[in-house]
Amino acid sequence: MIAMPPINNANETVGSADSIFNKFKEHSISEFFKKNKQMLGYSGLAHSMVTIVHEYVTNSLDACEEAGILPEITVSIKDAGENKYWISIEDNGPGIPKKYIGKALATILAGTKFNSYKQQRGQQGIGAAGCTLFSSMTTGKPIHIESTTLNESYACDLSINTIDNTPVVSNMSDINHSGTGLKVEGVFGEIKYERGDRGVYEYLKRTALVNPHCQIAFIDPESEKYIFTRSINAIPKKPKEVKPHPLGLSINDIIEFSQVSQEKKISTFLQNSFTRVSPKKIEELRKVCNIDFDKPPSEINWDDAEMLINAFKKIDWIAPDASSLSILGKSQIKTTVLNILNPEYISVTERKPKVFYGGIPFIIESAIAIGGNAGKKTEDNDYTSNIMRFANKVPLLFDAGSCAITEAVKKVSWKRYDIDLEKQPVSIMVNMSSIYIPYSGVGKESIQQDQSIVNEIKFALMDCAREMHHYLKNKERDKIEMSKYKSIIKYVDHLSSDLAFITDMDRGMIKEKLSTLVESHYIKKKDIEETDSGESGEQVI
Ligand SMILES: Nc1ncnc2c1ncn2[C@@H]1O[C@H](COP(=O)(O)OP(=O)(O)OP(=O)(O)O)[C@@H](O)[C@H]1O
Repeated sequence: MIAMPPINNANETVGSADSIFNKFKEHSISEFFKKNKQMLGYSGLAHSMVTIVHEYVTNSLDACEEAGILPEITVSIKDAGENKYWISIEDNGPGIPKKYIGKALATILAGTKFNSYKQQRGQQGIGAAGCTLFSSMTTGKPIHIESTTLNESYACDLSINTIDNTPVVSNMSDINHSGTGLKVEGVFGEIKYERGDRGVYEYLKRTALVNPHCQIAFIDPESEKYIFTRSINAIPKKPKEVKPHPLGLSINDIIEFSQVSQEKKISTFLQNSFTRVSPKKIEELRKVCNIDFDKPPSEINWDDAEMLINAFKKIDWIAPDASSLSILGKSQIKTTVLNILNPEYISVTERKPKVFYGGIPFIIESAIAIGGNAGKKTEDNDYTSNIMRFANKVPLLFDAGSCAITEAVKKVSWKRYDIDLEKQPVSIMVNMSSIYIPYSGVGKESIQQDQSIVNEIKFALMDCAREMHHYLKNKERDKIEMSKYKSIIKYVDHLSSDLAFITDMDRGMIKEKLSTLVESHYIKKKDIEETDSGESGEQVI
């Protein structure tokens, strides 16, 4: 029999729990992201560059909309050598009060949008602080801030103490500045400026197109200045803050809401904290949930909250109110796609509001474009489908593989609509609007593949594909008719002369009648002219 080797080397002492736990340490959230910066979108030089611009620009747009200001944003980038760049983003928003600046831009998981049930681009309180962290990590330098609110105007430098996720504010001074706004500038390392579909220029262009009320100036590293001008002078209606729907809640949500509630009874707490909970619903809940609805909400424990969540699923609810959603609208989608792709034809759909997780409303809008600059050519001269993804009017340029939009595109049977994404120049655009976008990661580059979201995007694409199919079929039919017309019209001249000779009638009159006959049979004159000039009757305008 062969002896088994000893599991532990006799010379090594076995570690006791005490000796192992001597090394026990707590880490702050900043420490965590310092080690996992890819989770914030800092993976790859070009991607990291866009992440920085994206975080600051979305914040500027949110802040301006919140304050009812038409956004004017200036983005400047200068090459600082060795994959380092100086980046500055300035807006005309409300600014940030001095006493909040450290928390807002140099504390991870702090902000004004957390748990706010209203459609905004930011939602977690991570983005800007993540940029501050990334700047310190890659250059050892703080970022510089200039902020002007209605009451004060100051400048300071900011970095994060990652040990305990606290802000380090230095060089605070008062400045003179007219108008309100925030300017953030800093040097960032491990980034690279690139043009192309996934670069800063394209990101800003697409942002401006889906936010026509904003004006964005961009000075690139070559000192080239681009202005994406405002095309609508009206400030969009402020997104309405709504109460959460019972079916969209988790156990933890109930606990959190109950702890801050001033209500005396669980029944009134439910009615006043959540939407669609009426006294009648409370009666229905009483029948299916074995908790005391008259005790104070502060006494709700985990088991009670779990019982409530289960009870919510047992009764029927009216769907949540979707009036809080701010969508792009069909005409804005057309303008956006026209501007980016200048296609031959666009089909656009705006779907009705739906819910995911049972209670969070969302709306999907989509477009399919063909021809022009639609589709992306591959090296073999085929096409790869060019999918433009947006969430709450923010372009998503990275992590396409894990996105619900990409998944939905894969699920459509394109053949049914005579569309071949690899052989035809086709582009797809999808925008999801919701008070809460379930992103796949904190970097907010792709939407989680929740089944109800994937299905809804698929249905939107099928609506567009159906219309596109109709257009393609008509186009094919027109082409055949045109070719028949062209083959017959060639003989009209000759035939008119022969008929005039045989019948002794006027040749001109015969030619005109014959031409009219052929034209009316095959195609209208207007269509002939348009098709000859390479256009068809159903083009986008
Ligand atoms: N340009 C700005 N003007 C005014 N306030 C701002 C500006 N940028 C950031 N803030 C404030 O700082 C807070 C933190 O911003 P941060 O980007 O870290 O998180 P967020 O936008 O709330 O969420 P997310 O992590 O999803 O982007 C914001 O909630 C907002 O209150």
